Amino acid sequence: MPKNPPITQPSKKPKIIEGLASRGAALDILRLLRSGLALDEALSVSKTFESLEGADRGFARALVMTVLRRRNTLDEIYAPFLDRPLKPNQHEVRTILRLAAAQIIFLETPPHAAASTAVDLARERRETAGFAKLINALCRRMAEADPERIKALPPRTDTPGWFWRKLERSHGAKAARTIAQVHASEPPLDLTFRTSADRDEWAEKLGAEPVGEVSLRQLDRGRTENIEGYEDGIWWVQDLAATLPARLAGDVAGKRVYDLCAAPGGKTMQLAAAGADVTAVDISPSRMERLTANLQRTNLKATSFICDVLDWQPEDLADVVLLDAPCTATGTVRRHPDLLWSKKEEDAEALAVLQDRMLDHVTAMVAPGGLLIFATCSLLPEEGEERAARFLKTHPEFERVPVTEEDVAGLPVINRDGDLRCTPAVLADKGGMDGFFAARFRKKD
Ligand SMILES: C[S@@+](CC[C@H](N)C(=O)[O-])C[C@H]1O[C@@H](n2cnc3c(N)ncnc32)[C@H](O)[C@@H]1O
Repeated sequence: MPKNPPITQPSKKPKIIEGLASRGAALDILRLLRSGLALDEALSVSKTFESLEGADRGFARALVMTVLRRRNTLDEIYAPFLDRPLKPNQHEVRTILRLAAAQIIFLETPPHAAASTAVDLARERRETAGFAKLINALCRRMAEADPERIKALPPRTDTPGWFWRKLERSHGAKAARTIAQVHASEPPLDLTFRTSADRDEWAEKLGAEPVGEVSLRQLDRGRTENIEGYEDGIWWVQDLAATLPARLAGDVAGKRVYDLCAAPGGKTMQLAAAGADVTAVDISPSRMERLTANLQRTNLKATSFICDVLDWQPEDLADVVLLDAPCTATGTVRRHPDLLWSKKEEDAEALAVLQDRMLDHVTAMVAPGGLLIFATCSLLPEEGEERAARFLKTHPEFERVPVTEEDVAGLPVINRDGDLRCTPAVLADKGGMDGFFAARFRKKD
């Protein structure tokens, strides 16, 4: 092997010291995820991440997201250069190598900066200090790796086997490949407006692209709070797919609507903006705080209860009950790539039991002739298609009301049964959309 000059830089320039803070924060967040926290929780409790500002903060976040989205690909980058595989418990060394590979291959960081900060991170920690030399050597090899070899890896590389098989079986091989490709990139930001007229007026102002009936798609994100119209509550952040279940309620002006599992309130705001008399129920006090803040900011009204849906017994019957049930959230992997590695196949089975119980419980709340909308942000049929089929079998007092093209602004998101089925493969060339399932049932008179 030809001798290469070392690519670490001996001098500690301020830029690299600053850079070390963002890499240290990324390492900290990835450790918190390993301890069982969800991504949003880890980002909010990490003190090292909190202490970062501006570009450093953005870089730390980009590092974490790249490691989560491209985990197996990153392992493929350095693993061939190891004499023997790392031991399963060598988590910190593995994470430092993944961070370095993410920078060298995907984030266009100069290899010497990726290598020197990886070595410094390793030296700072007792459990990794002895690996500093190895890390340095591997970074040098990675910088010389053939990018074509990485490009040739199949799209399913970064999808866990069980999830890949589910995607292929339920959405087809082509869609599964597209979903995996969409999961690998940063998604756009979607903003929801009260009406399509508002949306059209703001499209030009924000230089954003209209999608669906009332949404704008922003590619250049920055901080959400800095986007014009935020303070005035003109719009709220909501993925295009997440806007569709509430639209299945039709014209809700003056109608009584129960929004169950409502927090942080995306659908509550849509329903309230459409003139419904909304009652929002959710079990989580902290998420309900966010719902209240969202309603205040947008100057919209709803009655709210912090309560387990399974214990909630309202006196009045509703014209519409929307149940946005707890689920694996596998439809939101674009924004929460930690779910790829934290969710397990068996999680859906336990959640399906809860979804059935919730569906059974809320049937009593629907007025004769009223609608029940069941939704989950899942890509798994156990939490969608199969729940709808079971519901219709066990509740002959309800009938399916098929979703129409008009309900979904012409988007190709209606399945063979007439239910809503969104996947990230829809609008893939524009960043896709979240995975969502929704079925609409009417209680017979
Ligand atoms: C998919 S999220 C809801 C998103 C929300 N509908 C929106 O559009 O912003 C599911 C929600 O279910 C709530 N939840 C979970 N179990 C619950 C239960 N037993 N009773 C009430 N809410 C529950 C969670 O706190 C979470 O906020």
